[in-house]
Amino acid sequence: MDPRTRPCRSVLYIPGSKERALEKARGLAADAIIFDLEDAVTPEEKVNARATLAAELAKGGYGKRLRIVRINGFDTEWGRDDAKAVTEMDADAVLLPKVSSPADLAALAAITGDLPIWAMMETPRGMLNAAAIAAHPKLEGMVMGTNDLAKELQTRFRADRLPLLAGLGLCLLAAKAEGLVIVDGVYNAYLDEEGLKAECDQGRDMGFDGKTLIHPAQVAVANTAYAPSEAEVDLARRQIAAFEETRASGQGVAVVDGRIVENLHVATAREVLAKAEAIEALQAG
Ligand SMILES: CC(C)(COP(=O)(O)OP(=O)(O)OC[C@H]1O[C@@H](n2cnc3c(N)ncnc32)[C@H](O)[C@@H]1OP(=O)(O)O)[C@@H](O)C(=O)NCCC(=O)NCCSC(=O)C[C@H](O)C(=O)O
Ligand SMILES: [Mg+2]
Repeated sequence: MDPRTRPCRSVLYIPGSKERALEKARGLAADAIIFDLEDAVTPEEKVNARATLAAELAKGGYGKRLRIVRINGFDTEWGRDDAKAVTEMDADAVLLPKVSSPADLAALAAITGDLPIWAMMETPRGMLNAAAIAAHPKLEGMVMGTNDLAKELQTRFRADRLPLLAGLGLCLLAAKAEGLVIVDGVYNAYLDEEGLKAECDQGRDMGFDGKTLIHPAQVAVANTAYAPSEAEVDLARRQIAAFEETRASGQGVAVVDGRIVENLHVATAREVLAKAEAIEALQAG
């Protein structure tokens, strides 16, 4: 599916060790799931989590949602065995944490072969190497790790995320240049609906495809914020109709609601409609 219109509005992390959460996710309206073997799993549970997750994925029931497994880094004792284990799982992609250079992805691809790779972008070096990382041939998506990034940058929390904007922007540019999906970082205060909505709106305005989430209560907010609104769909339809009419009369520029509509605006309008249709198809199961 075209990464520019593929629904990735809500990407929910689920600890790979928690059977109850793994079961619950089958009934949640998240567009994609990150089955986590890294930060959400304690060292004591790491090895068993691999088997638990493999068994749950084998049972199926996750529908058309994208199933991504986040492994531990290769600087840990679990990373390589996780990568091998994922190749035997019923997963759509593998997610590598703390990617700092394309060499990290090459090391993973040497184990996972043709399995699509996603990269956690969460280190200062990763931000600086974002363009080279995005160009790796196996890479399909980027996930912002804003907690790790804030830790490494020694920033303080700000609702406007000013200290993180340079890194977010670099990764967005890199992902869009290579036609990748890119999803924003998590909002930690998982019961603060207003704060989450504000951060989703900011991410959507910047061009992110969706938001990573940590709790089921966050799914509906992200789904609404990252879906084309009724007004956007209506405007897109009117722009396309007006432009086609204008072209038929030999003109190159239409006007809708007092604003010009050229062929590039029509391309955006078509993406809006394609995304709305893709969301409908995903929801229909
Ligand atoms: C945050 C939580 C620890 C809260 O857990 P809990 O108190 O158990 O929540 P609730 O009682 O409100 O749960 C209600 C029901 O929902 C299920 N549940 C909870 N979380 C999830 C989930 N993520 N996916 C699916 N289902 C979930 C519970 O099982 C309850 O079900 P039921 O019993 O049937 O009613 C917890 O939500 C949690 O652990 N969340 C995930 C945390 C996580 O994944 N962290 C790692 C990813 S974030 C990250 O790594 C950041 C990144 O790398 C960076 O650097 O920024
Ligand atoms: Mg992280």
